[in-house]
Amino acid sequence: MVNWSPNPVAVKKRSPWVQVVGHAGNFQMGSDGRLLKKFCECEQQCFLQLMSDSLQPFVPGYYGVTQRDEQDYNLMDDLLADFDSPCIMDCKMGSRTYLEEELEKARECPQPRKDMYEKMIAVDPNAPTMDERARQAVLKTRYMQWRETLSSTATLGFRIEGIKKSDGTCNTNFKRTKYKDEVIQTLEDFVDNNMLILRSYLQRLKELRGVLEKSDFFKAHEVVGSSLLFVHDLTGKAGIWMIDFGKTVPLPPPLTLDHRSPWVEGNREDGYLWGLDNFIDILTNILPEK
Ligand SMILES: Nc1ncnc2c1ncn2[C@@H]1O[C@H](COP(=O)(O)OP(=O)(O)OP(=O)(O)O)[C@@H](O)[C@H]1O
Ligand SMILES: O=P(O)(O)O[C@@H]1[C@H](O)[C@H](O)[C@@H](OP(=O)(O)O)[C@H](OP(=O)(O)O)[C@H]1O
Repeated sequence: MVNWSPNPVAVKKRSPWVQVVGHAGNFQMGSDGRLLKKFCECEQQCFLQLMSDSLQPFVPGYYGVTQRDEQDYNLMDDLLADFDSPCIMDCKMGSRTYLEEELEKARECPQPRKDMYEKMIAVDPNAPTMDERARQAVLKTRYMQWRETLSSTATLGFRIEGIKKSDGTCNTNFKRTKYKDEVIQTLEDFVDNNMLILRSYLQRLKELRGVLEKSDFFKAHEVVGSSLLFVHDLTGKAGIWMIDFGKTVPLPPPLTLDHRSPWVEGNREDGYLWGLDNFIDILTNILPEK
């Protein structure tokens, strides 16, 4: 006997998860629209607190720790799961991309890195100092600071890390995307000049800013190296979520941050909201008034 339905429900084909930037091998696809990210205790602690913070709608749902092939993973929502052939952009937020504790460690026990020297000269052979050239190595904090000033991190408080379009093209070559007009051009290309999508993103960023300004979690954490993941598809659906809490650390009470004041070593300020303000201003200026 053949069963048929007069109103067949279209089975939605889920697009496979894709990683835009970040450490290779950190993720595994889970089932039911979930994602496994290699366990990091710092990130686990953040997720646990975020699930009962006002920021919860702006982060992937978190489902605890799971094991696969003897490796522990944090289990979270795949933010792409409800999109159809999504376009994805990863923007690293904040004016500083290394923790104050990394700076202290580098001073106490300097460990120059050859891999970072190689990455540096691949972008600019003239960037290393004489000393770095002699060692063929650079300190991680020095590399990170160099990346900050080369890109828009130091001047705008955020930088574009990578973009994957729905046609499958992926671009992670934004190390030198520094000036406002370069950022604008990249954003317009990301949305294929669709101003309705940009307007949705602007609305979501404003909502996020409002929630961040009130969040207990945000006040009490130094948020470094965290990204905003922008996702939209051809249906016009668009969303933005905070991801990557591997370097989001609690502050010693009663210290809190306003996330806008300039960083001076010791004050732990990360420039997150300063960057978000700049992002919102940029979008506001390119969108025609309604
Ligand atoms: N919850 C999620 N849903 C969908 N995609 C995600 C999610 N989390 C991360 N990704 C994808 O993986 C990429 C890397 O994520 P993330 O920054 O968390 O990894 P990482 O290895 O910690 O990165 P980093 O090298 O900056 O430390 C993102 O750019 C995004 O493409
Ligand atoms: O983007 P690039 O130029 O490749 O540089 C990497 C990037 O800054 C990552 O955020 C950082 O990881 P963390 O944020 O986790 O520190 C990584 O450090 P690592 O090599 O020590 O992992 C850098 O190599």
